[in-house]
Amino acid sequence: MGCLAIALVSFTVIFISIIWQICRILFWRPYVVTRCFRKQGIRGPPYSVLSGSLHEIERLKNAARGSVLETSSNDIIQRVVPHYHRWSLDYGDTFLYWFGTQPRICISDPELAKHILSNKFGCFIKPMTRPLLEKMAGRGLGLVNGADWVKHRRITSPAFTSGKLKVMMKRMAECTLSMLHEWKNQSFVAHNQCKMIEVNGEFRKLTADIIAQTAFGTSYVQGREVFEAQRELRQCCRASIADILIPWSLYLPTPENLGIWKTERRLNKALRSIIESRLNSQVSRSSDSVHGDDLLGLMIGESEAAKTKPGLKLSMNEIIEECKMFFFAGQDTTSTLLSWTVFLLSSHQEWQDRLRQEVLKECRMGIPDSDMLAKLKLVNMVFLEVLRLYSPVITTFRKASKDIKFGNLIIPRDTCISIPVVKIHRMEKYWGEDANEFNPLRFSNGVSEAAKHPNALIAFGMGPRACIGKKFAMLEAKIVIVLMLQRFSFFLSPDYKHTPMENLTLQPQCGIPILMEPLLL
Ligand code: HEM
Repeated sequence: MGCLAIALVSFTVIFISIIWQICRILFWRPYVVTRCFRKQGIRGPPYSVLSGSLHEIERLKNAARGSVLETSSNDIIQRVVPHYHRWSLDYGDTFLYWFGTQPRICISDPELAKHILSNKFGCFIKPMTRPLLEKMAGRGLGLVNGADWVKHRRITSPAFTSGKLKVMMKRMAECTLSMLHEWKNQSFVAHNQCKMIEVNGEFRKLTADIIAQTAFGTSYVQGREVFEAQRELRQCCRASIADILIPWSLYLPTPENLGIWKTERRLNKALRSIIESRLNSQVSRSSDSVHGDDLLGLMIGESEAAKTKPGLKLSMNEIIEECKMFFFAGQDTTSTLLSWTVFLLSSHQEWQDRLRQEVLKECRMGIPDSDMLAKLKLVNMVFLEVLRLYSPVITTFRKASKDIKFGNLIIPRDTCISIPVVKIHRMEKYWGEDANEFNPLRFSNGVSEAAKHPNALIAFGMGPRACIGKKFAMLEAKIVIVLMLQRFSFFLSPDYKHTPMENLTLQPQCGIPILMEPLLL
């Protein structure tokens, strides 16, 4: 009898505490957070139980996806993030919305963004991401926090020093030349007429090849299994991004989940085999470490060193997660930057001509070295302008790790902060009336002088968690564009539809078909 009573009491306590947790998440917390922000004059779309603002986001995005913009228009906010557009009109530049039950405050002020991104005291951390996204992009450097982040950043940083980047330039150029050679052959097939190339797909393959070779010492063909598995998982991510997140739902054996698990196993197996083949081979090139001094070699070396120096350990699983992150981040963003650069240079022929003149003056028809690249002022300005108008990263997120007060703003603990990069980059308040125009000359006096706020350009983030691959990406993008300008004239195909959209990064929904004409210089 006594045991039964204890069991009954325990069951009741557990039951009540579960009910309380559910009520807290679904009703109490939204009420408290909404009230806290309302007191500060910050409003937003109403909270719907469980789904928050997700249905509204999905409705607005679906409507936007049916539209096609004028090719000459760089005013892409309404199509890419229509919910930010709608809610800024209704509630002002700072507003509160709900990603399911997670509160998100959208902050478009570069000064506040600077404080949040530059904070070094752990007040603003990387939020948990969707489990499916984590399966695809890996729980690596970009997602971990605290001591884990310090360890991962310390291990991976030496792979991107200036000396290492200089060595990588040759590889980058070789991969690019092989792609351009194929294009040229295709053009000859068409009797030297213009050939239509869908550049977004081509740049994806190219940047995949480059990151596979430079960071992992493998080729695109060997890394193909990784990229294909990541692409499949990415499609699942895209399909489910507006779904209500039900904890543990990814562990239910539904037909969809079984497919996801299978792809995840393929991805892990492919990465494990790349890592193991490096472990088994003594690297013959001139490097300090037996495992090589590229990114993969550094991670494996650290893991080996950990056998004698405990505490620094990077386990096999951690290496796999980090590989996923770099395979994804190293490929997706730079290919996006290149795609939009070619789009803008095709629709601004005068700029394409100016860049070609500069390239031919500084590099002639040769492969550019780092000194030559440093002299390409116009090329640099064009890339900055592309990063401003078509920033591959659309929004940056942080989470308040505790209740935080700064300036007039009080942010309750666990509130997610969304910094809409794509919006800050075209606010007239900072960029002037021509904010939506393609005008690389605004960067004539450098980045900090281009806008009314020195930190209004945040394409690579800011502060301790700024992009680790920034120099790598800029070097790669410059080499590709230089080699392209030397060999081809390019024009927008009449089939082009201007349809930028959010698909983790800023993607062209209908691709970017470009007419390539080989140059006979
Ligand atoms: C045009 C190309 C690129 C753009 C626009 C870009 C943009 C960004 C941005 C905005 C962040 C900061 C995100 C945040 O604050 O939450 C970031 C972080 C990161 N990027 Fe990039 N990125 C590019 C290329 C690359 C490349 C080529 C690599 C790898 C080779 C890379 C690897 C990473 C990693 C690992 C992080 C996380 C850093 C950390 O949290 O410490 N990115 N990137």
